[in-house]
Amino acid sequence: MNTLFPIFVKAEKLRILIVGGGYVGLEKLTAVLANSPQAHVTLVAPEIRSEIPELAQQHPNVTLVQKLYHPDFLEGFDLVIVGTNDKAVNRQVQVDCKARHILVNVADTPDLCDFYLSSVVKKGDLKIAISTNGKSPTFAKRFREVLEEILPDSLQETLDNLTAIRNQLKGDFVQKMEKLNEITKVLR
Ligand SMILES: C[C@@]1(CC(=O)O)c2cc3[nH]c(cc4nc(cc5[nH]c(cc(n2)[C@H]1CCC(=O)O)[C@@](C)(CC(=O)O)[C@@H]5CCC(=O)O)C(CC(=O)O)=C4CCC(=O)O)c(CCC(=O)O)c3CC(=O)O
Ligand SMILES: NC(=O)C1=CN([C@@H]2O[C@H](COP(=O)(O)OP(=O)(O)OC[C@H]3O[C@@H](n4cnc5c(N)ncnc54)[C@H](O)[C@@H]3O)[C@@H](O)[C@H]2O)C=CC1
Repeated sequence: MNTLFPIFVKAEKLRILIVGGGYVGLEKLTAVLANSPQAHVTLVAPEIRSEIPELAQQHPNVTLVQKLYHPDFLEGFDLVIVGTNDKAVNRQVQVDCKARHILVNVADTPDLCDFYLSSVVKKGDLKIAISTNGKSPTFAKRFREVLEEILPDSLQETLDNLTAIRNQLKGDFVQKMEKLNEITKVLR
């Protein structure tokens, strides 16, 4: 059974720490910034891949710290993603986060994750997050590509029109809901 509870996080309102500056660190930083370019992200690792400072340069809220992880780094962070090549370090970060009630993603160990990153389909304001419950990230990626292909660009116009109608509607909550359900019947 898939018991994951999906939410959409306003990442720019949180402080995010990424531990590890290799391929995985780069992938996760890219994923965060692609969705939330203004996110406050700190990345800590003794060795940082060259693509990471290049990406950080374009994002003023990204801070790079070229040091080994230490639990003191966790102070003030809401969310942590760890992907070093040292399993013991990854595990230690997870333990340290749990002790501080910080949500943690351990990239190489799904069982230790409080949350997963998802494949993300974007069409204007529409955003669809895909997870396979950790079964196959590659399937998630391929399914994202399928949805990106089939969703029309005109979707944004539909959303803009529905927003305009929504803002103009009079009446109480139930009346508005009924009207919006009626108008959108054609989408089924
Ligand atoms: C559990 C989870 C935890 C988490 O990372 O959050 C996790 C775990 C692991 N991934 C591994 C490998 C790969 N991950 C990818 C890609 C993505 N992985 C992502 C998410 C997740 N990966 C979470 C579950 C999501 C779900 O529920 O479906 C995506 C969706 C989002 C993102 O990372 O931003 C992003 C696609 C984005 C896109 O393009 O749309 C590729 C393919 C590629 O890069 O082309 C490969 C190589 C092929 C393969 O192994 O499948 C390994 C083995 C490591 C090893 O063998 O050493 C583990 C560990 C394990 O499974 O044990
Ligand atoms: N969830 C996912 O999407 C995926 C997870 N993985 C897993 O992630 C792990 C990392 O892989 P890569 O990034 O390719 O490794 P890498 O070798 O490219 O980079 C490792 C990074 O960890 C850093 N590091 C090592 N010890 C550290 C410490 N004590 N404190 C802070 N940083 C430290 C290094 O400086 C380096 O930046 C592997 O275990 C791999 O199995 C790999 C692919 C995808």
